[in-house]
Amino acid sequence: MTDRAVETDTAPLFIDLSAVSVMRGDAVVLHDIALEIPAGQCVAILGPNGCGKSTLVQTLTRELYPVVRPGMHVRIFGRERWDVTELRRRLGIVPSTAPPRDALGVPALEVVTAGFFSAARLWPNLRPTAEMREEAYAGMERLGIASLADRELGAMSAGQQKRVMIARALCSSGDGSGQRVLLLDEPSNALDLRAQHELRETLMRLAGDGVGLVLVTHHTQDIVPAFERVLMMQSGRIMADGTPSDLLTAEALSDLYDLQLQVQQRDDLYFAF
Ligand SMILES: Nc1ncnc2c1ncn2[C@@H]1O[C@H](COP(=O)(O)OP(=O)(O)OP(=O)(O)O)[C@@H](O)[C@H]1O
Repeated sequence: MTDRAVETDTAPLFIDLSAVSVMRGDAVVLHDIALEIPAGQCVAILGPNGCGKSTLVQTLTRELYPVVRPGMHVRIFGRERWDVTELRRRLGIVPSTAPPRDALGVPALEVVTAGFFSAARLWPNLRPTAEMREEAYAGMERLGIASLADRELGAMSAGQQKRVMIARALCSSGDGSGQRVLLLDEPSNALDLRAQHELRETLMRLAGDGVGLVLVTHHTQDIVPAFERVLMMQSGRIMADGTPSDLLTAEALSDLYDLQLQVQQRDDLYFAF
């Protein structure tokens, strides 16, 4: 393994995986994954329960490690070796879970600012600069939630909390060059129809601002037109990699979920049922 940045003459890569196999317990649950995602690209990852989506995300966040073998690498922003804390400050992760308990009694602006430290809240040892506070507030404005800055996270709806967590992730995202990336793990879970609509608007707005999005989802309607690429995972493998119009079809989705499905396209969104 090397520590040097990998030079490419194309767009810099956010994610670059080669020959990645991951075990959980005695079982191999990711098989020989090869994947390149440029930093500004918007990519959705779809697949049935247990196909390995979370394992893939946890491999990126260094919670899980691949089996060491010739040709294997996991490069994030062109680097293989990371201090894990620094890496998590760059990944812009929006977790699938509810916000941590420590964040609930805290005003939203503080939770967002704590993103600079990958912390749930601003613990006494954490000293944000004025620029950090300004940037955190600007992130909330960008997501249309500046009016919630003083409200405690625990006093918000799930949809509002999700947008706060996205603003927080924006504070801890990017390769240092100004390019932002977010890794969103099933962000529409537990959101009602209106909150799902707002989430889609948020994704469009972020993509419009040039933020790269890697979205793990179970819902085809989360894959807004900004997404130019879809990965389909099945049994620990990437079984298809293509455009939404090629892959969000009744045939491909029926294959993926082993279930007869239909797809309706409305307002540039794909609804599977
Ligand atoms: N902690 C664990 N120990 C052992 N096996 C696990 C563990 N977590 C997950 N697995 C197994 O690893 C495989 C991949 O699981 P993973 O959670 O990555 O799938 P997923 O696609 O994220 O599923 P979901 O859509 O339900 O979140 C599954 O076979 C699962 O049973």
